Amino acid sequence: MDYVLQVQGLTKKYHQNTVINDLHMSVPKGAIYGFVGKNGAGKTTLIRLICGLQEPTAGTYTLYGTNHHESDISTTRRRIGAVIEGPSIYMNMTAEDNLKMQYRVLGLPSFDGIPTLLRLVGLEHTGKKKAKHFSLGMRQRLGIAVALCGDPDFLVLDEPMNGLDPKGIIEMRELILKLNREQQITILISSHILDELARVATHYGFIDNGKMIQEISSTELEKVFRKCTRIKVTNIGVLTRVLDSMQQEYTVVSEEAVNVFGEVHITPLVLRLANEHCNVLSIHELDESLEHYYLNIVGGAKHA
Ligand SMILES: Nc1ncnc2c1ncn2[C@@H]1O[C@H](COP(=O)(O)OP(=O)(O)OP(=O)(O)O)[C@@H](O)[C@H]1O
Repeated sequence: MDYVLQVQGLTKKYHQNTVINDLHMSVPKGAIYGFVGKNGAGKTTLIRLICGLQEPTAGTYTLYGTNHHESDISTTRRRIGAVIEGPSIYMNMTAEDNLKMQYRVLGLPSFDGIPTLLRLVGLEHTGKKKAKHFSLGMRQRLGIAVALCGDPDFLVLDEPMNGLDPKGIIEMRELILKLNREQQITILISSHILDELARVATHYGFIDNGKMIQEISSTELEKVFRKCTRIKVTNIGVLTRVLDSMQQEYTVVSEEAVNVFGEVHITPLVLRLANEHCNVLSIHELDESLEHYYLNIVGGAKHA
């Protein structure tokens, strides 16, 4: 698999405070990577590190195969567009003038690309309206347009849904999907609005206390989210043998419990277990959501 970003053992300390702690992370090319963590987990700090706004204390990362210690990392970084801690826009300017300003900053030879960019983010009809009169969603989308001026193929968005109303969230979601699917832009989104992230992400990285707790693709996650029944028994050996013979898919989760996937025919299962002197202690359906999943693994990490 090709990776846009690979982070190896990255650490960032502020004095004695370790904010990013030996973090590993891989963002596949073409992904919409949901970077999930609660407030203060270290998401923004990691984003600032990979965008070159801060230097790591230890560890490395590579962008498109270029290690951050190599001299041409700044050239490679031009392939990143980022919106960090709010959009970088001038409130007293129109959308078009904001983009012209960014074109000048980047030293681009002509403004020809601007109408296409405005259309892409749905701001083509804003005319002489200044950004200060835009809705928050429009400002966020203008911020993304500014980040897209250099034609990046990796877009980093720090909490892009924050504060948006439902309409703004839908427009942002559609824009993210469009950029990924139509423009082939790999996107890293940090967020704690998990049900919204679940609608777009193809991969997830769950971070807590500066550590990567787990990376998982949405396909793998869907398997976990499938209808799942937790069965607790007195003899796990008997249970797994019976489940095997019933061709039921399962994973063993402890010395006395398994998660069984798909439809479970409870009566024949319990009868067969009883025949082999295995008592059922409990049976319940697991109701998984991205939020539950995150809280579970974060809780698990704390107790590790
Ligand atoms: N320049 C700094 N100096 C000292 N501590 C900092 C600095 N920047 C961030 N921190 C601390 O690092 C920790 C992680 O902050 P960070 O902003 O990366 O978290 P986050 O996951 O993005 O959270 P949020 O969603 O609240 O922005 C916090 O405890 C924060 O106080």
